[in-house]
Amino acid sequence: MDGETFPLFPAESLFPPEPRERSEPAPGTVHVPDWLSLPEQRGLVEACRAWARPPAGLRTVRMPRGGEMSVRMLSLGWHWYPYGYARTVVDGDGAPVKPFPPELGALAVRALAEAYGPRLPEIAGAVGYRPDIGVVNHYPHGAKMGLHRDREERIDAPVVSLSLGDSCVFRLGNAETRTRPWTDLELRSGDLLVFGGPSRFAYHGVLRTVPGTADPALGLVGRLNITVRQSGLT
Ligand SMILES: O=C(O)CCC(=O)C(=O)O
Ligand SMILES: [Fe+2]
Repeated sequence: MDGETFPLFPAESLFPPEPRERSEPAPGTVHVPDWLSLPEQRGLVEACRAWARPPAGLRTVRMPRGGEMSVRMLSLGWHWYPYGYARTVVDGDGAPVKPFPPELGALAVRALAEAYGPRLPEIAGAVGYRPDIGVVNHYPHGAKMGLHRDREERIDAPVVSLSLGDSCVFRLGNAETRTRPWTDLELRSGDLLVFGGPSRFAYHGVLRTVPGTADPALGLVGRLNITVRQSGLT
């Protein structure tokens, strides 16, 4: 061969995708790409499907000023509504919230160990983490979530976030202001994101999802996000 080229394949298809590295985009926030295996992701999607059924199933959330959120939501353990927690779906069908599944709690405890490793004792509320809330968001195509802080919980134990289905652009801001500095991260199906310690009350949101990026094997249209939290409520 004398330098002749045969453009049979676009160059990028000759190489496997770059492995994505774990990162700590802000102190206390850890992103672990591809943490969940495909079977684990499928199991969680199936669980979400069951939780989504009424009563106390997936609902459209109306904000106090009258607008509707574009994501659809369901809660486990404690019902989140704007802005508080209740034991019943006070802004929906009035049914008792579904129980918080112990398996989800065990998964979240594992997630903290994975994210923080030997530093875990330095993170507020990480030792003896006893999560009791699951919030599931479904993002149909075009849905997003504005910048906000998760602050209806009474304690500063970390939040564990699991992403399933379509990728999204997640904006992680800071705890002081709604403005910069922020970091935009791509969250893909199976990714783990933990925000605790100095990041626990950081502003964050979802700028957009990327339709069609989910593995068809998941059988999911759009994106699901599960956050696991500890309420500090009794
Ligand atoms: O969908 C996400 O990745 C974030 C969800 C979120 O911020 C929330 O449920 O409070
Ligand atoms: Fe949030």
